[in-house]
Order: sequence, then C-alpha cells, then structure tokens
Amino acid sequence: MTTTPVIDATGVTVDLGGTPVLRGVDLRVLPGEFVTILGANGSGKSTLVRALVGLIPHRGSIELFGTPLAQFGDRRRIGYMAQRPDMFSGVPATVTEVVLSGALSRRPRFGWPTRSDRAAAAELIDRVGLSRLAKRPITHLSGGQQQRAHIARALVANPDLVVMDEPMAGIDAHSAEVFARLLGELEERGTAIVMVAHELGPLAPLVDRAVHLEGGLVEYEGPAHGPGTHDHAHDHAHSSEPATTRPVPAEGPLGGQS
Ligand SMILES: Nc1ncnc2c1ncn2[C@@H]1O[C@H](COP(=O)(O)OP(=O)(O)OP(=O)(O)O)[C@@H](O)[C@H]1O
Repeated sequence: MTTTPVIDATGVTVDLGGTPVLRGVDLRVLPGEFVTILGANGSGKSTLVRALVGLIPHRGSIELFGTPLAQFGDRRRIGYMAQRPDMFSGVPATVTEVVLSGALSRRPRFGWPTRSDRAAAAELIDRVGLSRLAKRPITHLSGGQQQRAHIARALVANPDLVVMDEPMAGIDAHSAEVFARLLGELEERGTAIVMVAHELGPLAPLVDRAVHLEGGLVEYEGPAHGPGTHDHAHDHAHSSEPATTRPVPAEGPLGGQS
C-alpha cells in the first residue's frame, strides 16, 4: 500500500519582483514527518512555505494530500503560522479571539465558535502558558507571548499539516520545551510538520529531515544533526559553531533520523 504524501512538490519556481527566488525546488513530506527548512537569510525559506500553502503564485507542481494546490479546498487541514505574524496588530482582538480565529477559518462554513472550538482554544492557551492573559488584547502582550498565541492559533484546529515560519523566534527556553511537547504529540498522531527554523533547540530530536536552501535551490536534504540528535559533549569539544542545527552531507538514505 502506498502512502499519499501530505506535500508533493516538484520543480517549484517563484519569481518575486522579476527576480528568481526559488529555482526548481522538490519537496515530499509524508504523514507524521517533521521536516525543517534551513538556510541563510534570503535563501528562499519563507517563499517556499508561502508557495506551499498557496499564498504566492508559483510554477511547477504542488499537491497537498494528493490534490493539486489549485483544487485543494480543505484549508482547515492546514495550520499555518507566518513569520512575524502581525495580522492582528491593528485590531483590538483578545488572545482568546486570536486563537479561536484559527478554528473558525478552518471550518467549511464560517460560523460562531462551537463549544469544542472554545474548549480547544482554552486548552491550548493554557498549554502555552497564557491563561492569565487570555482576555487581554494581543497587542498588550510581549513579542514572545504574542508568538505563543500564534502558535496556539496554528494548532487549534488539530491540523493534519502544520506549516510554521520561524515560530521559535523570541520565545523563551521554557516555552520552547512546551512547544516541543505539543509538536511531539501532533507528530505521534500523524500530523506532518514543515518548519522554517534557524535554531531548533528542544525540537531537534523531533526532526526527521532537514532541507537546506541556498539561493533558491535545495543544497542539502537529509538527516538533521545538532543538539538533541547527537552527543552534546562532542559538539562542545570539536566545534565552535553556535548551538544550532547545521546539516552535513548525508551518508545514508534520505528521511532517516541520525
Ligand atoms: N516581494 C518581493 N519582491 C522581490 N524580492 C523579494 C520579495 N520578497 C522576498 N524577496 C527576496 O526573495 C529572497 C528570499 O526571501 P525569503 O523571505 O524567502 O528568504 P528567507 O530564506 O525566508 O530569509 P530569512 O531567513 O531572512 O527569513 C530574498 O532575497 C528577498 O529579498
């Protein structure tokens, strides 16, 4: 029996402002896989995830859950978190409203939040440590607290695919551990995760595969090495690199955990 990939992208090419930003990227993600997109600033990471969720036009082929992107209508199966999400910055929405909006936008028909939507939102707000701030306008929260609210928003509809662009930016060590536990639970339930990251920290052991972009091309694809995936003492003894996950050329087949 073959498993339908959650994402099957071939030759994804994107031009922005007349400049080629992605130049034929292939990406295949299976249910339950956690793939991290790495690369220097400007290498095309955000452009790739935005193309994958249909936010910007592309050439090449993208299929989600076996359906071409243009025909894919089941948006509630996808939890997306943009880089530095600021869509609520001009709106006096509370933390609860922001998190609940993640459930509403993924319902087939727009409607009032159901009791289970509210329960799911309250649980996630609690998990990310924002219960005390649930009724506050999101703009009154610190940057890291807002980031945690947006993480809760992306996960509230129990998606089958989570796409996140640098969700760890600005969140503290304890919140990163909580986030790792949430993602670990999703991964166990078969949710696929695609995450743009510069540092993985406690997420590193969850990652199945790293895709490293350079100049809009896949420069490396294979196991992610870094803290949590191999010996820390070895890192400190033999490397002066910061505590970040840096892929190295693969020796084994793709998709394996080192
Ligand atoms: N609207 C645009 N018009 C023209 N060029 C753009 C546009 N948006 C992005 N770019 C360019 O596309 C390239 C890739 O940008 P992208 O945001 O995908 O990079 P990134 O790898 O996510 O970087 P970072 O690590 O800084 O978030 C950059 O060189 C950027 O300047």
